[in-house]
Amino acid sequence: MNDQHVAVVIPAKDESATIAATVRSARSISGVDLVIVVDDGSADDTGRVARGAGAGVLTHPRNKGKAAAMMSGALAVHNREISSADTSKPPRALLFIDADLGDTAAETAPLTEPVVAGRADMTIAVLPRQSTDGGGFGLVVGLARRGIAELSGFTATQPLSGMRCLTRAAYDAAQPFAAGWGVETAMTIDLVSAGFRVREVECALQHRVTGRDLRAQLHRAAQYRDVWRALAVRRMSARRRAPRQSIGSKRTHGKENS
Ligand SMILES: O=c1ccn([C@@H]2O[C@H](COP(=O)(O)OP(=O)(O)O[C@H]3O[C@H](CO)[C@@H](O)[C@H](O)[C@H]3O)[C@@H](O)[C@H]2O)c(=O)[nH]1
Ligand SMILES: O=C(O)[C@H](O)COP(=O)(O)O
Repeated sequence: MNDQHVAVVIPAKDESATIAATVRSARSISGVDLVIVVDDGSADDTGRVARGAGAGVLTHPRNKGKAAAMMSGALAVHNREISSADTSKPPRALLFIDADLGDTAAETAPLTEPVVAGRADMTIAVLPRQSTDGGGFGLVVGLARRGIAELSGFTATQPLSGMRCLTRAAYDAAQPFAAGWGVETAMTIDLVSAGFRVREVECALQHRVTGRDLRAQLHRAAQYRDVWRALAVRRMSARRRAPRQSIGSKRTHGKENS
C-alpha cells in the first residue's frame, strides 16, 4: 500500500449493540488512520460507545437518514484534513461501512486496495449468503438493479450494498447524494455514467439481516420509495439532456452549413 490513507465513515442509528466491534474491526484495516461514526439521532448511546472504541464521533441531534449521515461524515474528514498541520498529504480515500458489521468489518479491506492503487474509482462489496435467516422478496433489489442497468448500463450484483470505497474525486462527482436509502443506487448510476471505474469485490461480511415482521416491511417500503425517487430524478434529467443534445447538434449543424 502507498502513502494514501483511508478514512472509514460509519452512519449509525441505534447501533450501540454492534458499533464498538465494528469500529475496532475497521481500525485494524491496513491504511485506515481515521474512523468517523455519525450518530444519526440515535435514541441509545451509540455515540458514547463509538467514542469509547476509538472513533471520532459526530452527532446529528435529529435523525436525518443514511445519506445525510454519510455526507456529514465525509465533511468531517475534509475538515480534519484542511485543519491538519500536514496539508501535503493526499486526501484520504473514503470507506463507507454500515454499523452492524461487527467483527467482520475488517473484511471490507479488499475494497480499499484497488482504490488506493488507482485501479478503481469506487469499489462495492458483494456479500456472501448470510448466516442469519431472513431477507426480502427481491422487490427493492430488483427495482434498483433494473434502474441502474437502464440508466447506466452497469450490472449490479447487490445494488443496495452500502459498503463502498471511493476516491475523493469520485465522492465529489457523486454529490449531492440522493436522499435516504436511494444513495447507493444513485451513486452507482452517477459515477458509471460520468465514466468513473466502478468494480464489485467479494467481501466475507455478515450483517443484520432485515426480517419479515411489520417493522421490516415498513423499512422495505421506505427503501422502495427512496430508490424509486432517486431513479425518477435521474430519468427526468436524462430526458432533459436528450432534447438539449439534439437541439445542440442541430445548432452546430446549422453553423457548419452557413
Ligand atoms: O436513519 C438512518 C437509518 C440507518 N442508518 C444507518 O445506515 C446503515 C444501514 O442501515 P440498515 O438498517 O443496516 O440497512 P439495511 O436494511 O441492511 O440496508 C441495506 O440497504 C441499504 C439501502 O437501502 C443500504 O444503505 C445498506 O448498506 C444495506 O445493508 C446502518 O449503519 C444504520 O445504522 C442511519 O445512519 N440513519
Ligand atoms: O432485506 C433486504 O434485502 C432489503 O430490505 C431489500 O428487500 P427486497 O429483498 O424485498 O428487495
